[in-house]
Amino acid sequence: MRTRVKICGLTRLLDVEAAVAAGTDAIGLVFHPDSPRAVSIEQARGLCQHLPPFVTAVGLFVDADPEQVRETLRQVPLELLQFHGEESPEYCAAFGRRWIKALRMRPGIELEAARARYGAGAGLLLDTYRAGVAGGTGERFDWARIPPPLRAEIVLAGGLAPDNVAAAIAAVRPFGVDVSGGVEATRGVKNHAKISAFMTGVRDGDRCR
Ligand SMILES: O=C(O)c1ccccc1N[C@@H]1O[C@H](COP(=O)(O)O)[C@@H](O)[C@H]1O
Repeated sequence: MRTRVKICGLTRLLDVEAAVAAGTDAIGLVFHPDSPRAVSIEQARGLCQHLPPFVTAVGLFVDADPEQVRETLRQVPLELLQFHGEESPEYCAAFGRRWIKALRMRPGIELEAARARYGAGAGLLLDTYRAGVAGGTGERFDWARIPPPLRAEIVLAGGLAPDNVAAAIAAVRPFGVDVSGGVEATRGVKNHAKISAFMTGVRDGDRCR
């Protein structure tokens, strides 16, 4: 199986085009107002407008007012929702859209229990925990903390970059990987050479699967 890729935090059409050209499976649009990568509904609609078939548009929310999520869904053709805060399974399921739950790897987190709790979703994404920051830290966590039975189904995130994604895939063998800061020039602006290098790293990692 090949590792699926999501490139997150896109704010510019030329970056979406570069990510698609490099072979990403999904693009992530951040609707969390505190993020330096946040996009407006209008911006997001423009970014999704010319997405080719089979590239998934993912909307990322952090403990958003449900009406904000509903209004976004009315105006932007998002196919998958990524909930990156403390949302309950009931909240995540309330929008009639497929969703994944992001879990930040705080000390003592019980991943098997979380997997059962969020079992109605399409999957779990694991990200680095840093107090006071909702995500997109650019920092990795200790992949050995992921219980082996869960590895094949999770999306691995947190500090992935062109120079470590092959090792991450070889070590964890996840369903997918998600990157934001590791392919940026500055916050919210992607570096196209880094996107290509990241995809090369994914292919290198896949040779070890
Ligand atoms: O990207 C953000 O600004 C962001 C804000 C709030 C929650 C999540 C956010 N991004 C997600 O964080 C992970 C890891 O990002 P990074 O590669 O370490 O920069 C990823 O899932 C992003 O989608």
